[in-house]
Amino acid sequence: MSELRFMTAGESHGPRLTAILEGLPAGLKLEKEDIDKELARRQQGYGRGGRMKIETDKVEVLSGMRFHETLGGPLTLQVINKDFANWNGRMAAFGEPEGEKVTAARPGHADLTGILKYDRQDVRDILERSSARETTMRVAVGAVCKAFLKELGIKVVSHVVNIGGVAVDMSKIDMSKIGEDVGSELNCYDSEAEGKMKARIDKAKAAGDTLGGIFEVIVQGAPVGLGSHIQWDRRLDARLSAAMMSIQAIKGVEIGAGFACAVLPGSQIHDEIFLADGRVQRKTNRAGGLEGGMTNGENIVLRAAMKPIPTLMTPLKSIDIESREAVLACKERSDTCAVSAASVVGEAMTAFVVAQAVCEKFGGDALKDVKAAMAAYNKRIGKDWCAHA
Ligand SMILES: Cc1cc2nc3c(=O)[nH]c(=O)nc-3n(C[C@H](O)[C@H](O)[C@H](O)COP(=O)(O)O)c2cc1C
Ligand SMILES: C=C(O[C@@H]1CC(C(=O)O)=C[C@@H](OP(=O)(O)O)[C@H]1O)C(=O)O
Repeated sequence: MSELRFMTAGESHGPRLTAILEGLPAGLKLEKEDIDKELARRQQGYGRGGRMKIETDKVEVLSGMRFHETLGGPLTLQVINKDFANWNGRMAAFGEPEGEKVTAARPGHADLTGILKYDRQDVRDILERSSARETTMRVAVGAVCKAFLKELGIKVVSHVVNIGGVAVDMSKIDMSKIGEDVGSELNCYDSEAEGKMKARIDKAKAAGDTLGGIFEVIVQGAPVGLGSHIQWDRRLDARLSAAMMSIQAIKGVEIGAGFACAVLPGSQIHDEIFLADGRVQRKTNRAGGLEGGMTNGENIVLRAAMKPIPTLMTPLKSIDIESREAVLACKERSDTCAVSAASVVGEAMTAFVVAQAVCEKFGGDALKDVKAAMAAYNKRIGKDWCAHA
């Protein structure tokens, strides 16, 4: 089995967060900065709460590497939760019960269903693991996958396209700049829209309310034929959607034209195929780079919709799980809007799924072998027929 896989562990206010990534080829050069840079990107974003001022996420690599290179064994990645120190033992594995329990379940969070399912009496026992603090480790894993993909000429980038109904003007965006640091606080490449987004976030915050939005992830340079039409669970569109949907608060995923496909006729949706300069060309990419569950050589384009943050400072009506009385939901310190952070997580999850598909197709033991297998495959399909050969 050469499957690339990962798991994460850790509570939001526990001592550390951990990820184990297994199945990565040996011989991949990695620098700590490659990972820390991505962790820092996930922490920023206009509208984030006080927690991001406490944490400065930095990775520690505990296994799977020597002398800046992967060895082929499981990579163990860790990040310290600085906030753990502020919890005075209340999050310690062998501590004693202390302090108030959280009993007012928040609509939209995992609180109520979690305590019922796991037989807990304190919502904290659920929210600690359901918290999107966990996405720190997904981004660490994604950074490693991005470094691997970069070796193969594949790049994963993202940008925010809507916050709380304020949409970017796609005709104004220089798509070649996406992924470059343009100093945006919202990972947005339309500065006029960004100004309006910030104002909307300020307004929501002042009202004790929260906002969601939409981000887009783009994969450039993926070879033709990752994923497969052969079986449902090998379709790359399905796997990318599931990965995106697994991110906390993501409620919708589109590939290419997505939901617009349902209303437009085929003549306005399918991307016509041309031969120009001896290569396959498409003038449009409404398929979002995926046909029949396989990459077709065009950019992969995914969009994800994030719901508004469930913790409201002007709380919604709920019930107390102990007294079973009507109460207002609990108010934990919280983000007002975290769409830009989610976009970085979306990049990471996409990078992981694409890296997994690459290892399936080209092997996963040694980076040299992966490169050789990919080059041989690109030669076989012939550059006339391959947009990225
Ligand atoms: C980057 C990021 C930050 C988040 N920050 C918060 C937050 O501060 N407060 C909160 O209540 N939910 C936050 N969420 C959303 C919750 O984690 C999420 O809604 C919850 O786990 C329930 O899962 P579901 O929305 O997928 O059903 C955040 C999500 C992401 C991706
Ligand atoms: C900690 C992070 O996000 C957290 C996600 C989150 C939630 O409920 O999902 C709740 C908040 O946690 P806290 O109560 O500690 O402020 C966010 O800050 C992070 O992104 O690193």
